[in-house]
Amino acid sequence: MEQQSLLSELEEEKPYVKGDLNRMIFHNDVEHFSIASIFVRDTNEAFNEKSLVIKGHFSPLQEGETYLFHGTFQTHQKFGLQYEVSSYQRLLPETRDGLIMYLSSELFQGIGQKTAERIVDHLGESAISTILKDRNALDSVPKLPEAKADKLYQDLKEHQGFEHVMIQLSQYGVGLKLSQKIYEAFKDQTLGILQEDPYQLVFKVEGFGFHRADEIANMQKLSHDHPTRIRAACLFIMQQSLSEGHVYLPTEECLLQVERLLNNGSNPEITFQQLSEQLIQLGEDKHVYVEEERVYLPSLYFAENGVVRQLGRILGGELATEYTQAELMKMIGEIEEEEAMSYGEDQFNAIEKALHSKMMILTGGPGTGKTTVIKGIIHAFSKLNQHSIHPEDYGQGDPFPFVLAAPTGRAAKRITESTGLPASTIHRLLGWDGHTSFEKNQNNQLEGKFLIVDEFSMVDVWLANQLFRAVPSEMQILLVGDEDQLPSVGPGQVLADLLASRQLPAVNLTEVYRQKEGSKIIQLAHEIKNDQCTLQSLLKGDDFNFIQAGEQQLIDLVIQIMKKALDKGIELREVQVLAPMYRTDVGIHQLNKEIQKVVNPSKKQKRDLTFKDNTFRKGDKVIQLVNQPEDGVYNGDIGEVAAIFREEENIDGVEQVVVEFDNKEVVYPKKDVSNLMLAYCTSIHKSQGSEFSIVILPVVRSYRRMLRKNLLYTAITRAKDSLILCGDPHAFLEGIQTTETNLRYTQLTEKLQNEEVPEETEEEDEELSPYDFM
Ligand SMILES: Nc1ncnc2c1ncn2[C@@H]1O[C@H](COP(=O)(O)OP(=O)(O)OP(=O)(O)O)[C@@H](O)[C@H]1O
Repeated sequence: MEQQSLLSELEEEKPYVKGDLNRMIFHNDVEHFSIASIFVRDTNEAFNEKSLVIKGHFSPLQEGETYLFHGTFQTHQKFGLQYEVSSYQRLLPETRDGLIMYLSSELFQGIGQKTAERIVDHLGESAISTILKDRNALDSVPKLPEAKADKLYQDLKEHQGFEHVMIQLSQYGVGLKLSQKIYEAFKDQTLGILQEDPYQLVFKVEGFGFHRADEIANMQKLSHDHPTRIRAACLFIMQQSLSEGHVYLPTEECLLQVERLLNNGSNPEITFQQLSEQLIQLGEDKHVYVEEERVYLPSLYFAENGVVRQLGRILGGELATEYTQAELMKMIGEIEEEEAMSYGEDQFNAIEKALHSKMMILTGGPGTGKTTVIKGIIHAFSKLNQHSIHPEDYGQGDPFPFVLAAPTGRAAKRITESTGLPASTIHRLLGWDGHTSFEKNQNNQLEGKFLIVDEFSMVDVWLANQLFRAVPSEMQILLVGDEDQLPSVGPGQVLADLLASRQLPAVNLTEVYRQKEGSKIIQLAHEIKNDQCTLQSLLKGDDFNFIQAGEQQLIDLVIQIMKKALDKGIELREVQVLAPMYRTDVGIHQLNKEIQKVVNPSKKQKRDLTFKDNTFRKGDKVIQLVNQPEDGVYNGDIGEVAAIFREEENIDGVEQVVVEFDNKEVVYPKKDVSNLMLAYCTSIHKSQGSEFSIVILPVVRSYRRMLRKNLLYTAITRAKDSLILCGDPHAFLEGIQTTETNLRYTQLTEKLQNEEVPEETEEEDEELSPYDFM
């Protein structure tokens, strides 16, 4: 606080206008040029009006907040007197407001705005130090129960010192969670670092972006070609590239993007020489790895090399048992007899090859018999090696030979349903601690003889590396996937790269078996896959329909279809609307709001809880948006709101939402409700690895930017029994003719084919994988 008032004193000698933002009139994201109107509070210029239009290069400001602007008055020919802003800062809330904000923050459970106001009114602006000196001071605050006062005292002691940091950071628009992370990283030095080199935060605090550091630095007037600024920009561009799935960026592209970011109207321009020097420095400090003309973030450099190294090790391992051709033929024949079926030629080859190979990839579209082949391999392997396939026959020290896994819980569940054998998510199999470390690794490897991983197209390069590290050299592996689906959400395209490298045996199943049962969904999937889909393909079938509708009628149509399905008794969780975009008029958010109104409307006796823009109501279908391993729920899990509790109904004294996920209940205090979203409609990306009885898929022109062959293919192959497309068939046909233009930069194929990768280092072993967003 002291620093702030000192700063203000210095600042106030210059011409200034202090005011509350009324509204943003204009903002250009690229040039950061903004026009806004303010209510004037105070100025040392000759200006007596109550409101004023300001303009200049600044980010969108918050309505209602108070700012101090420096600049000059100018008269615009058309719009009259305006204030051209050269610098500005957001002013701290008054001490009283800041204190109330701090006390009513999520740090202090059970203290709401009203209670916080009463505390400050009663104990004054030194309330915190008064309470810390004497807990009994709280006894004089009206309507504050003793238990709440005790808790507040304990919490205040725990967070002592943090209040200064949080109140200061709030002026830069930094919220509680991020403030806590910053404080953890820098402790007592936080305020000094914010003043002198806020770019350090980009390096040390996850979630603190370059733009925010730039904004703070602007207020401190740090020079635009400050070396840490350039390095922070390089790191920011590299981190951004992750969201596009790249494993590295070509050096030139990285520098060009950094240049574009930094030389945005700045004068003098930062030279390429300056940029290269800082990129080299980043490499020397090991914030990035530069390999030939490629720039990697460390965890990705290690992961890519790790996959190459681990595959070399696994493929070099001996097969535990070799079988003669005759033995195999006999065994497969026996299984055909038992199952009363005969394998197709490519299915037969797949089983045979998998049993002969240390590691194999099995690919194929829907209904081509991937599951049938997996079951065949399991049966044949267990017969040939005289292993029981009943897990209960195995005990301590005698592990079950088959290790089955998939990237998502739903996909793992499907393996169990089709094989009758236990399966888990890859994260669970590897004993992920939910943050950075895996219990299973090269020093504590998996047990079992045969690893089968389904939906491998969803596995990114980090997870592939962690998985392969944990595989003992004698274990056999089968990777199963459909390469026409979307690639992994995380960086890389491991399945496609492994296939392209041709270093592993692979079988692609092409003959469709389920089609023989008359499935139009499967037919459509294969027509899309083989670029044979036409308007004719969209004609109605037993399990398929395309209902044409304009964008205006789309939401009503989706709701009607959904209601019809529910009225027929189909469970809500089995009817899924999928869409590619969140924020258009017919995007996921809007669809969810409108569907909720009809499927689970507001009623007097039905409780709801509103948090920011979302209202959750008992009975709502919801999706988990982040990993929450301590509660056993992960990004993409779907559940139902089972109950809503009010503050006074639980010992924590906060509102809560209880969600039921597959027979497991998770309690969300109000502050964590942002981990949830309504899930009547979810994104196609989030539906990867799941299947639903009925899929409703709106496809309209306004989604055009997102519509791609692999996206639509992934969406329609999520439908088990019924697929209803609605919207514009031409938009759909255009979409499936558009293939991914954004290639992912990965070097895995080339490295697998011909490169020696460096030996593993200690650093690599310790380098954490940034898994939080998965
Ligand atoms: N050789 C075969 N003879 C007769 N039916 C078969 C054969 N292979 C597979 N099928 C049948 O075809 C259907 C699809 O097979 P399966 O579920 O194994 O395919 P899949 O590739 O795993 O499909 P999806 O990816 O859609 O789950 C099943 O009903 C299965 O019993």
